[in-house]
Amino acid sequence: MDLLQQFTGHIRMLDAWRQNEPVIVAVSGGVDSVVLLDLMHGLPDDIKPNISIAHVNHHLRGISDEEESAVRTLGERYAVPCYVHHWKKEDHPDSGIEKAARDIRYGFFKELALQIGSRTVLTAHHKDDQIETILMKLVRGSALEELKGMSDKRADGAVTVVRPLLPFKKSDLLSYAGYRQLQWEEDESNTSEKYTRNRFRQSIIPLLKMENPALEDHLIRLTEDLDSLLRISAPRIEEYKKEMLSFEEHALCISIPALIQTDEALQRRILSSGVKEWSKSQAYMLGHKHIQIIIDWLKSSHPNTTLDLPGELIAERMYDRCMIRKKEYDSIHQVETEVKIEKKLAVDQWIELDNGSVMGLLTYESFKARKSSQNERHLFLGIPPHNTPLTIRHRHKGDKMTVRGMTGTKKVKDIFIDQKIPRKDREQIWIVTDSTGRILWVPDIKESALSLDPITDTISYVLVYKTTEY
Ligand SMILES: Nc1ncnc2c1ncn2[C@@H]1O[C@H](COP(=O)(O)OP(=O)(O)OP(=O)(O)O)[C@@H](O)[C@H]1O
Repeated sequence: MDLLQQFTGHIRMLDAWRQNEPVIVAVSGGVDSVVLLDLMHGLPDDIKPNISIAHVNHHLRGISDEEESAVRTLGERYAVPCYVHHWKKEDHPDSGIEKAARDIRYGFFKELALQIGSRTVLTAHHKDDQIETILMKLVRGSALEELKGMSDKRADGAVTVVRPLLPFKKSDLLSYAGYRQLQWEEDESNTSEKYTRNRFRQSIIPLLKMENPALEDHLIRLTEDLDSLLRISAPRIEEYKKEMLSFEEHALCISIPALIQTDEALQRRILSSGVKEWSKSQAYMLGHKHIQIIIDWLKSSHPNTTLDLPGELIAERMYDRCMIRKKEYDSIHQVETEVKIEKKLAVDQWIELDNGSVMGLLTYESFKARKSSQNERHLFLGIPPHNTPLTIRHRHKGDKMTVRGMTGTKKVKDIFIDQKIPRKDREQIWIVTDSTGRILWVPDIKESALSLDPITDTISYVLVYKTTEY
């Protein structure tokens, strides 16, 4: 089967545009994009879009102008509009030129797409690019989630970048170009061993392929399998994250007992996914090595210690919680944090809190049938069962409660202030609410007006808070 036929089949499968829809082909002037343009031109009418060429003259190499005029000639040959953007020399940065050039390219493609009413930009990345990308990431030590190749489609706002040549090898593109007698510009930087990608392309991959010519398919399958596994585990990791982590503007809070009770492998996945989510917009990323260092530290260190991390980050341990934050934000002491660790408590259930303390919700009958110990506190309730499960959590901003013996509501924060509870300890205090969110109890501090008196009232349930500290 010839390349055009295979390409046509692949385009039908991709289903990325409709007949005559405006589509942009990014043409650098090199063989890959010249072949892509020719294949697009050769598509059967029913799936042929309305093609426009986009080219960026980077003014980076001696032949930049020749490339531009070759691309313009292609526009004339295929009778399609050709849009060229000039990235003037004076706008080039002193360093990071490759990334800057890429940003300029994709910025222009997007702008042009919006201007001509297109939602699709095609680039000529192919199978060899894919293999190089995967191997380079593997060698560089990328995170698991990044250890995948490029996808066929990548949405970027209203525009989607489509890579229709990904299933095809460079050697097939070259044969096609020869057979079709296409003209292209040779980029001399493609052969320089100065660039990592070129070293992989010219030396490393050919050596690996001598060991096993099926290297490419194996690598692609490996990343596909990895991607499937990650997708399967993602919902479970999200559940754990909700239970163990909370995201603040300036800090990531970790519930230590909950985290270190899980399997080691899970701890790493939960924490690295949490760090990634938290630092999304702030580039606070921590690599595999530091995730492991944090976990080891959480398991072994004393309750109130800190750990310096790269990127001006610090991990601060406060009893059963840890905060990872920028050093400049002394969040535990100065910023109002909202730790959203929540535990649910149903009737006849006991749950562990922190530092060996537990809480249980018992029916009055089973409460009376057991022997209470000295280190317990009790709250007597008449709550109907539909107000359970109860929630046990730390303070949220704006929490208010109706305090027993008082009229109206009072802010929990003010209660803490009245009781002279140090700010750093306030976030450790447990609060119990019913299922409608009404605060029933702040053990050792305040009982709500919803609690009852066992001497005068009819009791249905008893909350028991048991701690080693009494
Ligand atoms: N100067 C250019 N003008 C228009 N399109 C270009 C230009 N340079 C690259 N492209 C498009 O991008 C594709 C990939 O090019 P290349 O491999 O040089 O870029 P890369 O930097 O490795 O990849 P990426 O752009 O995805 O980061 C080309 O096949 C072509 O479709």
